[in-house]
Amino acid sequence: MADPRRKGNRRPAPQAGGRPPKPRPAADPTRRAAYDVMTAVRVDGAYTNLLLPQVLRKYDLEGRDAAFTTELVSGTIRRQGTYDVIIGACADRPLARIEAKVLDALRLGTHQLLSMRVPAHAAISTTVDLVRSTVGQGPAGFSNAVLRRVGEKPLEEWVRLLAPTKVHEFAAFAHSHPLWVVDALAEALAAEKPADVRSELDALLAADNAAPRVMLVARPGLATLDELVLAGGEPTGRSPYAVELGGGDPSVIPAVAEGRAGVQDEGSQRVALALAAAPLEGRDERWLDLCSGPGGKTALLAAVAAQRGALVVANERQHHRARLVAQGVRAAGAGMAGVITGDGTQPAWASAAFDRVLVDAPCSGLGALRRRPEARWRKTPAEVEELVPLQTALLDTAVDAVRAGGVVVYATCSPVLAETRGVVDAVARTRTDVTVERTEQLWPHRDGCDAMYLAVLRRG
Ligand SMILES: C[S@@+](CC[C@H](N)C(=O)[O-])C[C@H]1O[C@@H](n2cnc3c(N)ncnc32)[C@H](O)[C@@H]1O
Repeated sequence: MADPRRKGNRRPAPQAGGRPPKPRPAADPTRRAAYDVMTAVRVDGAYTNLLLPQVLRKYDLEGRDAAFTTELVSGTIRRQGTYDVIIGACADRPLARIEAKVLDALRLGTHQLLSMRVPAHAAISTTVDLVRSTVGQGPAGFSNAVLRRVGEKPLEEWVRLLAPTKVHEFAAFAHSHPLWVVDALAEALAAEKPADVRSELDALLAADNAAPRVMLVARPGLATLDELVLAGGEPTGRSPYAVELGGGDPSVIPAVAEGRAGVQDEGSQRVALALAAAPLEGRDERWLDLCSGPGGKTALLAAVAAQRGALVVANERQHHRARLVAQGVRAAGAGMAGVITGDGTQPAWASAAFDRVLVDAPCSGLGALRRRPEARWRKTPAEVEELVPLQTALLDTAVDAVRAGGVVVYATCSPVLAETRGVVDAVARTRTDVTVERTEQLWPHRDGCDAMYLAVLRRG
């Protein structure tokens, strides 16, 4: 297996009777793969997580090499806000005048120098080779000069030197988040009145920059925790069905391949279980998952429902996502009534037809930034605002769909107040038939899962 820290260059052998051809080093495949992903993310709006497996296959990267490329590209994209300021301080021209392709390579080099344990000479020479082979000799010399300066100080010293003094601006630079995202997350944290908002904010933003651990769910009645432990997992103790996988490909675990278990963040497990666990008097047979695609929560709900003699109807607006739900719940067939493709605000069911309803609303996803490296740079405050009327309408429909005494859980993978308590308060204010029984905000830095929000409402 190749050592990812090697330079990866092979010089052509001298030819008999002549001078050796001028070496034109090929870029090391681990870096070249990372660079290809960076380019596609920037130019085509690609998603790192979706593209990476294809690119790893294309370059035949496995094991340590694949892990190196994954960390290189994901870490670089997450931290590019910080790196751009450092690169700007080390270059002889403003960032805007550095060719985009060269800047991508400089970001990759900076991540290796400041955040990965790659020796400086390897980080610099492989990046220079990459620029030389993809852009040209001149930019390669420029990149060499910039990276030598970047490598003169460790990350903490660069942060001390270059960070603004205002608290949120400091946090945005040091933890590489857009300022508006820092403001929104800080507001959500402050609403919980922690003893020290600043250190909580630091811990949250740092957690966003760490790669999430792989979490599995053993769907009750279909798989056991022991089965997943035998496959190398460790129970977390925070969700009764959650097992953390230290490494390896989860899809080769038989229970996962057969759909009896799945990859699912603990926060998502806790949302689904909050719906199932809410006490209920009277009939408890019909459950609705209003926004179900791609179906992770449906599968867990259906497994629980099967054990309790209830049936889940899954609704999803997008046809291809509804198909994913149908595929994902095959193993939990006994707990499923069916999958409907439709707009949840235009119900295809009678009013008060259900006993429990989950609204896992479309949201900004700002609680799952660690999973999607480029997401923080793509979202805008306007997108968040635009989602609120839809979220409110979906929760309103959900309350209509549940019978008197029934339970609705409203959830988002965002802690942003406008999407969470703003929506719940708005619906509770405009209706006389609903009470909010409890709310919970989970956090990556406290709970080790995505920043899921959930509210348990009861129809009067
Ligand atoms: C946060 S995701 C749900 C994730 C899902 N519960 C899971 O655990 O796999 C929100 C889903 O709502 C869907 N959606 C958006 N607008 C909708 C609408 N008006 N009615 C129903 N579903 C909608 C989106 O297509 C998306 O699949």
